[in-house]
Formats: sequence, structure tokens, C-alpha cells
Amino acid sequence: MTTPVIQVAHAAVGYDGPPVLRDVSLDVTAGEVVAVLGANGSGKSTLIRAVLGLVPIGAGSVTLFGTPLRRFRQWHRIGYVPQRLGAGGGVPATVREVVASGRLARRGVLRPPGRADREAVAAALGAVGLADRAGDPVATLSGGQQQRALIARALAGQPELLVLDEPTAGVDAGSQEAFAGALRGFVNDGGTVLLVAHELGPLRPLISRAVVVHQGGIVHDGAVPEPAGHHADPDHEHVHPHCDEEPAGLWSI
Ligand SMILES: Nc1ncnc2c1ncn2[C@@H]1O[C@H](COP(=O)(O)OP(=O)(O)OP(=O)(O)O)[C@@H](O)[C@H]1O
Repeated sequence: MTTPVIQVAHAAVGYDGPPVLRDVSLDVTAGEVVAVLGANGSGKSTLIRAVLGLVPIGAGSVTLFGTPLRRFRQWHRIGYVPQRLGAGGGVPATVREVVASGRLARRGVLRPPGRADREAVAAALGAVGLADRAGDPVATLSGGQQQRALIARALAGQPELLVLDEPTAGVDAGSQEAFAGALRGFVNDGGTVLLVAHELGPLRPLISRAVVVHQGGIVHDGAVPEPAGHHADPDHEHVHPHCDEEPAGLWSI
């Protein structure tokens, strides 16, 4: 049996108050593209932050590439794009510099970038369609292009697992398509993806499995649910979460 890339077992996760997630279990195996869906505030971001050790878990366990999280050190194997991080942030960095910062975990801060670094940065810029903007300050890019630059930064590290928190939220259609193309290339090369999404849009054909978070737990783990409203379609195949409640309206896909 292959070792799961991510293994969450009976995890409880929260902040100062009561746990946001209780008894959550999730396995992601190599090559899967798993979308975490759910209503606003349901705990989607909390789940992926717990996977990365950014929020401590109160019970249960998280294992990455077969290693318990507390002993995991191979962070170069993971690329992470957090939610709504302004790539510009007033910093006069160029697009190429932002993307090149994704190589730091691989090469170490003190070693100057080599040919492999430059090639990985160029490939990542090309994958998201920003090669022609490489020398421009990130602050001059649109929001969608800045988001693409952050995704290129994660790709430049040549990770095996990409963890993305709402990568296409508020992103223009062109950038969504560019992002979907970059992700397809990553997956075709054997990459694994865990992403939080509110709207799947052009990502939908890439998603191999959907996990729906609701009321502190995972209420569905399987096929991508049909959007609410499609239930009236004559050839609509019913896919319902394993819960008593009607799921329609929990997410908009
Ligand atoms: N840093 C934090 N400190 C305290 N509570 C937090 C923190 N981050 C999130 N929460 C709370 O945890 C719950 C789940 O939030 P989370 O961001 O995981 O939800 P989400 O499903 O990703 O929502 P959205 O779709 O709005 O991003 C919410 O009630 C939120 O207020």
C-alpha cells in the first residue's frame, strides 16, 4: 500500500474557543486533487492550516508523507498559497523576485541561485502565463495576476504537494484559466493537490475528489457535488453528502 501524502486521523482543531473541527479524518494519496468545500466559516482554512501545522491540533494526529507532523522537516516537498495574501504589500519586488523566493527552501538562503533555480523560476512563470511580466513590480499587476505570481512561487519550489487556500477567489476569468492550466501541468507531472475552493469554475474537471466541511465535521467525501439548482436536470446523477441535512446551498460551484 502506498503511503498517503496527507493523513489526518480523528483531529480536533480550534483556536481559543471551542474546537472548529471535531474528529476529522482525511487521507490524500499521491496524484489526487482534493477540493475542500463548505460554507463561509465552516472551517475549510482551519483544516488545511492544521494539515500544515499552522494551527495546533488538540486531539488526533496529522501525518505528512508518512512522517508525524511534529517530526516533519521536508517542507520543500510542499508548496502553500495562503488565502488573500497581497503579493505586492508595498514591497517593490519584481514578479521574478517573488517567484524566486519560492526556491529558498530548496537552495538555502546563503547559496546564490544556480541554473536549476533560474530554470525552475522561468518554468513557473511560463506555467501561469506571466513570463512577459517577470521584470515588472508585482504592485503593477492586477489582483488575479498577483495571485498567479503566488502560485508560480509555490510551483517554483517544485513541490510534490500543493496546498492552496481559495486560489481563484476574486480572480479574473483569464487568470482562472491560466491557473487551471498550470495546475493541470503540475498534476500531469504526478503532483498532489489539496485546495480550498468556494467556486471551482475552470478547476472543476481537475478535481478528483471533494470533501465538504459542515458544522465542525466532514459530511461528504467523494464525488464533486452538483451545484444547487441542477437537481432538476433529467440526467442529473444524485450525489449527496452523508448527512441528514439537505446540502444544497452550502457551497456554490
Ligand atoms: N486565527 C483565528 N483565531 C480565532 N478564530 C479563528 C481564526 N481563524 C478562523 N477562526 C474561526 O474559525 C472558524 C472557521 O474559520 P475558517 O477560516 O477555517 O473557515 P472557512 O471555511 O475557511 O471560511 P471562509 O470560506 O470564509 O474562508 C470561524 O468561526 C472563524 O471565525
